Amino acid sequence: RLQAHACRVGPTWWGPQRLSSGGRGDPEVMASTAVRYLSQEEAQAVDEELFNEYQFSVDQLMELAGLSCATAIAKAYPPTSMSRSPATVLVICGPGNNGGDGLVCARHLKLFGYQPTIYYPKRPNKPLFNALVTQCQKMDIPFLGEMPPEPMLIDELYDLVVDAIFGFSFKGDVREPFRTILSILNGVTVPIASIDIPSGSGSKEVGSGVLPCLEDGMWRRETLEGSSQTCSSP
Ligand SMILES: NC(=O)C1=CN([C@@H]2O[C@H](COP(=O)(O)OP(=O)(O)OC[C@H]3O[C@@H](n4cnc5c(N)ncnc54)[C@H](O)[C@@H]3O)[C@@H](O)[C@H]2O)[C@@H](O)CC1
Ligand SMILES: [K+]
Repeated sequence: RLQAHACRVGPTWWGPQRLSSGGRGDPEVMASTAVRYLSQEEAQAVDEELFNEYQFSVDQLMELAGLSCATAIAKAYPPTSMSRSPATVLVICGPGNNGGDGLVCARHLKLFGYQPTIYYPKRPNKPLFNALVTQCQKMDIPFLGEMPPEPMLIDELYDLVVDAIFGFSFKGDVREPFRTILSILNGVTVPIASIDIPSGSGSKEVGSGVLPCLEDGMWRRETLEGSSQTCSSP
């Protein structure tokens, strides 16, 4: 059953729609194809194993996840290849651990020479997340008070967007404020680097404005109008 949900397209956390439309990414990094996606159940099982059997702590894994994502971004979109200097990155963080990965990623992006800005609309009041926010603030990474309302504004201000909104625990129809956020992101033309998976992946709700998602082994880009376009197939 698990195998039925896996597929053999593209790298783990880059939507193929973005591979063809971004244009500025390193083709070697962007085009590696021998990677198999994990299903939601498989990803959660790896999670359990790392925590229970291998005794990793969540902050250990989150630090590695965020650092890995920043490293991959630096390979695919080196700061010197971007139009601005320093290259500007909008990191949008969700309410769970995927958002925590985004905060860590922002911190490392800053160390790698980017100029990250964070939008973090729903913050869990937990020591781990409070500490990650403090660390970003201490590194003078600004937090936006509200989401840029138009995709065009994001295109004008940022070279890249990091989607750290939802990971493998997303389920059901997208609730606000993330529904609006995802619909705005659907209209941007700068590259979007999704941490773990494109947020909203697997949502069956047509018209929710989710990012390109994997469904039945095919990548689809759902639109607010309810149409869906196949981006690539395995
Ligand atoms: N598995 C691991 O070992 C690790 C996982 N990490 C990250 O953690 C992620 C999973 O984290 P979580 O389990 O916290 O979950 P997520 O970060 O995927 O999201 C959970 C949050 O999203 C909200 N949510 C779910 N569905 C929603 C909907 N339809 N509309 C609006 N809000 C919704 C939930 O209320 C919850 O606050 C992974 O994808 C990965 O990015 C990393 O932090 C490090 C290590
Ligand atoms: K994501």
